[in-house]
Amino acid sequence: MTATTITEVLAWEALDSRGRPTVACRVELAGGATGRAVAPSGASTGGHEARELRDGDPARYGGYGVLRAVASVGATLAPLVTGLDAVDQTAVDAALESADDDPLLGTVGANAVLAVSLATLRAAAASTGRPLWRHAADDGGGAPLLPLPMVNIVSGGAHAGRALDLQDVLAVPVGATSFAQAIEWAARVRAAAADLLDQRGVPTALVADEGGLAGGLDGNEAALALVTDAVQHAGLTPGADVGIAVDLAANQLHDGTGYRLERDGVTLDTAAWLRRLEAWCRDYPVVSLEDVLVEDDWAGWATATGALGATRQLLGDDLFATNAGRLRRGIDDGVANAVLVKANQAGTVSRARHVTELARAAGYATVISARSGDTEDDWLADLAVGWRTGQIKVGSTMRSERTAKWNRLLEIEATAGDGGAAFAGAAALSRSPARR
Ligand SMILES: O=C(O)[C@@H](CO)OP(=O)(O)O
Ligand SMILES: [Mg+2]
Repeated sequence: MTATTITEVLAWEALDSRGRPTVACRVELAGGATGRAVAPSGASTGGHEARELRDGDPARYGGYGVLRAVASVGATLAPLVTGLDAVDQTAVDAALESADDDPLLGTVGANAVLAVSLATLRAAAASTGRPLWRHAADDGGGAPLLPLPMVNIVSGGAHAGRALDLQDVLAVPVGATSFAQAIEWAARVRAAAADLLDQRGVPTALVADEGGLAGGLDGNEAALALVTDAVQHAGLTPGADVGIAVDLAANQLHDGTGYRLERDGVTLDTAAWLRRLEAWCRDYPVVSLEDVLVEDDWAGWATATGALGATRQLLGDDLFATNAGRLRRGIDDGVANAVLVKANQAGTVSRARHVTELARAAGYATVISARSGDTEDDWLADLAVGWRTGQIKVGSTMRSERTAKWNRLLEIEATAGDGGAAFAGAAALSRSPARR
């Protein structure tokens, strides 16, 4: 036994930002170092992502309880990793993955697995006395890099009671030269957007799951217009200072016949839908489009990449599901040019990291992302910097589970010291002028 041998693994139910339980875990090492982590949880989940285990008992949290997942940590996962060296994350994650015949980890619960995996990483970092971002960077990641943020301004879809069909309309501060400036600009745009809605008499106090403005807009395009106007209202230049990213979350739009835009009163076939996206890209400063088509329409995605991918970031979330096999297929077929990285879609730290490295080797951009149900835990910020993802998507500049990540990145930028972390800026965007 060494100082970094895992001696104890404990899990419990904690609450996420939607008031639903999630799995929290603490890992203790022989030398006394500990690590703690809480798993996040999505709402617009794809069919190919790792599977949470929930209790389904309506008497507890309306069926959302995670006592079964907590129990699988104690009964199954803890015995597998106790005695392993926490510094060897690959071995720990391999042991965790071996607990389930289902590659999507649905029997033991991906929420249980991820909490143990992350808590182990945190404990290993603590044992070295270094911050998590530095530990993650030193562990083969290369020089740490502060990410360009994508910040939610207007929400719809599954995060906002379908106030709009578009799920996220986000500000991307492409002209910022530091992370602090990027966040300040995004916060100004958020405030300006609320101000513009206030002027129209739209109530803005109620916010969506990720802190975005929800409601009061006359159709989907009005959200793009609002964010563009808000950039100007904030004293910034649309396009040069702040661009727009959109998460279409197309799985949620497709009704079996086509892409149904409730708010616009139309259902579009794939060709017409792509033409509409092209028009939006022409009329608004759109730099990034996420999940433009349903997750298994590989042929459609290849067409979309041909139509839009030369000049815009085309980001796969449900499409790739942070799954190396799906990303490999996308790379081989020339589908999309960027991947969203969500640790809980993958199930373990090692799998998520592998996807990041695979993407980078193929010239795909990477955007590490929070979930719509998240917590005050800030490991995501450290992984963004340590893994050099270049971009991060967390939600709005409001709600504490979101600001926890922004504030952690601000702290890292302010305290990184000599040879600290550079800011990725617009060059991190796939198809940004800086990369083309
Ligand atoms: O679709 C997404 O990109 C995420 C975050 O916005 O949502 P969810 O966590 O609900 O999947
Ligand atoms: Mg998405």
